[in-house]
Amino acid sequence: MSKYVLGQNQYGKAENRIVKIVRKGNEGSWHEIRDLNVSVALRGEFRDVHLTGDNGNCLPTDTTKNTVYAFAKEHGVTSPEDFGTRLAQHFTNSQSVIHESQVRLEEYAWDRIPVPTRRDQHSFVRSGQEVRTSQVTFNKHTGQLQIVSGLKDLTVLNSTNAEFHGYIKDKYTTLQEAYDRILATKVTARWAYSAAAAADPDTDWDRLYKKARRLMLEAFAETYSYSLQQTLNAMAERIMDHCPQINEVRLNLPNKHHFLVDLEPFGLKNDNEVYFAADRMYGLIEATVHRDGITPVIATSDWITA
Ligand SMILES: O=c1[nH]c(=O)c2[nH]c(=O)[nH]c2[nH]1
Repeated sequence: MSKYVLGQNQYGKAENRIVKIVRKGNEGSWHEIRDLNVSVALRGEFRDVHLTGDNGNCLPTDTTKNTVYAFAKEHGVTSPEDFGTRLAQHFTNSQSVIHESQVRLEEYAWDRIPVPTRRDQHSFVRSGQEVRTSQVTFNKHTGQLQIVSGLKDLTVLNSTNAEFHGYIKDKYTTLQEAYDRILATKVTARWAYSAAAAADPDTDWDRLYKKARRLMLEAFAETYSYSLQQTLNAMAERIMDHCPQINEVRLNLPNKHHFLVDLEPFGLKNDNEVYFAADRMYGLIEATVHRDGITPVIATSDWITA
């Protein structure tokens, strides 16, 4: 008897970078591009692999990597959610010892470079700063397919319509109350889809991604803010108000502080015009907002930094 117990374990190939080109149109001269970073984690009967050196139950991580690339050719990449679902179901359904698979995907977006001198389109410029994310988990015993999608690294700023005052003041409080401040943050957002949406082959993942992103940005812009906490709640609620497929939203919002610069030494009045943008330290505001009656599934322990 060992003194120790093997606890939660999973393995797979992480960060498989894959670029899929689809050729369409006149002799395939119109190209479409999907640029992904795909990580696979397998869960199941891997006790002996860890404890005895018997690899009989071990599907090599190299194979999981090959599967990702082969599936891109065989099945195409229509969306991170569809691609992740296909992979997660393949690993669990094809090997008896694999009970659950999790596929994490990041997608990097590309815009077309408009080229006036030719009609074909195969030139792109990396667009936006944000990364689209998705995590697909499939368990063959429960039949549960869980899809949590979102984005990270989306930096936004309101140059007014933000205040912060009325907070607790103790002997260590030096913060001045603000009645007109810059509110800026770099959004990490995750939203969990309902089981019905995840199971529906007609769910349009690209459309839902664009919609949730737009709703979140509109709520950020339209909310007169008395705290980043209040803005966070408004952003999450806005998504669920308009997306019945989404049951839960978790936001991690670093408060990217902008401090008014003291221009008095130069005989100048700073009328909320000149700020110092601090990159560290930062307030970190994090919350899950979910529909009443559902059990939240998005991990709260992930340490997400600015
Ligand atoms: O929106 C804010 N929330 C806080 O909790 C906080 N704390 C702080 O110092 N500044 C801010 N701003």
